[in-house]
Amino acid sequence: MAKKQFKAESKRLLELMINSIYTNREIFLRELISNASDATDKRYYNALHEGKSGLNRDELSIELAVDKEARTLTVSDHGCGMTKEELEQNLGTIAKSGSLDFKQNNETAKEDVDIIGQFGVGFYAAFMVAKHVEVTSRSMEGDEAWCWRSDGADGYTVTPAERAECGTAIVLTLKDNTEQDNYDEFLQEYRLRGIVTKYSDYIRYPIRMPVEKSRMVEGSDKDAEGKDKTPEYESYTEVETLNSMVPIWKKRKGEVSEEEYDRFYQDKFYDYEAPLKVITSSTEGLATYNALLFIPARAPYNYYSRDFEKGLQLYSSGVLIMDKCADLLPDHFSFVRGIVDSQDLSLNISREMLQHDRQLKLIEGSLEKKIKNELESLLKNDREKYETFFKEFGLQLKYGIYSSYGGAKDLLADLLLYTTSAEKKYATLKEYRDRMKEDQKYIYYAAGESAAKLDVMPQNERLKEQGYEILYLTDDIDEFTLKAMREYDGKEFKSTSDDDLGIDNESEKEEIKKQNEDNKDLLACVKDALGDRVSAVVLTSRLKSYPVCLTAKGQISLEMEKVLNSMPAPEEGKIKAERVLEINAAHPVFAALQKLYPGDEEKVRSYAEILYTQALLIEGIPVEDPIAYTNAVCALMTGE
Ligand SMILES: Nc1ncnc2c1ncn2[C@@H]1O[C@H](COP(=O)(O)OP(=O)(O)OP(=O)(O)O)[C@@H](O)[C@H]1O
Repeated sequence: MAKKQFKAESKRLLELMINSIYTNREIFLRELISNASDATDKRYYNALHEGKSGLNRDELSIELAVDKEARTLTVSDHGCGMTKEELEQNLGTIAKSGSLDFKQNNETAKEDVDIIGQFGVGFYAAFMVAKHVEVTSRSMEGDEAWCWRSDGADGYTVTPAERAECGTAIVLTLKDNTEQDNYDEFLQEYRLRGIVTKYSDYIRYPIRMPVEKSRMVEGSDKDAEGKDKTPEYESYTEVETLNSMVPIWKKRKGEVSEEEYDRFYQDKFYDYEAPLKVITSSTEGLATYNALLFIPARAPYNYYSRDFEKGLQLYSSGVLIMDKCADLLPDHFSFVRGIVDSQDLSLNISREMLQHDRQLKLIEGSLEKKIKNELESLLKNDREKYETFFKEFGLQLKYGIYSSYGGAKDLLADLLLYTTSAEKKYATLKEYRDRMKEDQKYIYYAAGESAAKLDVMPQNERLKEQGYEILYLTDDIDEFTLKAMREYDGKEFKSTSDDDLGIDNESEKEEIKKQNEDNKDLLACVKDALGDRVSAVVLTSRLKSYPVCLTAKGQISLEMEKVLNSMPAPEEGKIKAERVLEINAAHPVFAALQKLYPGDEEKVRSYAEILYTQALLIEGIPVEDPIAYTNAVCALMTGE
């Protein structure tokens, strides 16, 4: 059976395309300027190729002109222009890209030119704002000029025209204003300037526009006698270049001063402080891109809130595609700001398509490695600066490990810092590991409100005295992060509140087991007094000078209980750690309890309350019944 061609309703197709590809109509100007830049590149390349000299890039400007009365906006260039056939092929066929053909036919053109177009659809964006489009063009190949005219969906005409030199002028007659849409905005100088600097600032040819200015009429500030008077002003027109042309990220690092980078960052990302670190990266191969990244000196006020939007600016050959491309940055490095410019991406690509873009994934992977290496070298070579960084953004790194269930551990573990019991300053896990005692089985940690509080926590006392170092976890996320990591370099993390810290020898273990056994009834009496506030009461050897401490059995520690319960949840959804009251078997307080039992159970019960409350106070957990506690202490003091 003969194969039939699909039929397309070109009018509908054009409408569909215009309305689905672009979400923002101001980008029509970006498209036309990119086309003008491509055409100029082609002309320049051709001249080079044919050995013609005398073509100066700076003279090949792209010009914008506005006629407010006629409501037209003209974009013209001195590029390669189009023949009659090319006008028909390129502008008469949707998705036909002369630029892509050019790129494919001129593989060597890569270094000299930076062709942007490839999909053959950008031009039609003009119809988002124009009711009528006229393209007058003269090709560099001949001396005839032609004019292509169209009102959009209904087709086009091509007729002979006049033009003195090669190039193209596109005249857009803007759509009529409606109640919802005001197209006159595209006749305003400040608006056009804004669009050019937003999207086309780094087009390599000057984009010029006549700009209305005002100046004082010479001598008008003095009267005939030479005395000051109110001056008169006159308006005049001056042609200005709107774009800055050379993207700073395309310059080599040595060519740009630190101040230039800082100024660029502060202007572009509205930060009043210079960045903590500038990262430049350019890669060729699977993912070809230039990147200029910055680590801010301070976390933005909304950084740790839902409002914060991560992302890098994404450019394709110097033309802005997206202001905040989230897919370029993994969450754990969401604090990084900056720019990525890749030739391999298309301008017309939508946000949805970008998410699945393989190229983008490759760039993200490569940037992730680069950022990690830069942070590592900062840690190694400028510790002070790194610590400043960590104070601002360390939480995000920890969160990265936690939220990936440990998946990001290899990438991030060596970037973490913790204060420890040994020196009251930051240590990396590797530094801790290197300092571990020879027979040390675990990496010890204690979680609490502050290093000062952890330093006097009963359960840390004996470990510290025996020369074991303890990581002090003071951020809510810390314990969750370590649990997600489970171990570092073959050593498991162990909470200092854990049952078995691995420091007791066999005879010590036996001894405490025996003491628990011998005092079973007394401990049961204390447990009974405390009811289900604790799940067990035991004698311990972990304490030295303190009489009691509270620990937790199972996966949820007391600190985790605090953190989890600080989040909004219904009362019945509150999480409870399995609390264990540990009593120091060698403390005189325990000897006092032993004297009371058996015989004075009433007093044992009252002491149990006091000891439990003391343990809560030490842990920083709110006391459940302060009045009862005060009464019990008073009774104790008065010997009642
Ligand atoms: N100012 C111009 N001078 C010369 N040729 C032009 C000009 N504008 C457009 N063209 C030709 O028309 C073709 C189609 O343009 P269009 O903007 O629709 O797509 P494109 O630029 O090729 O690709 P993209 O959709 O990726 O922007 C271009 O490839 C180019 O050959």
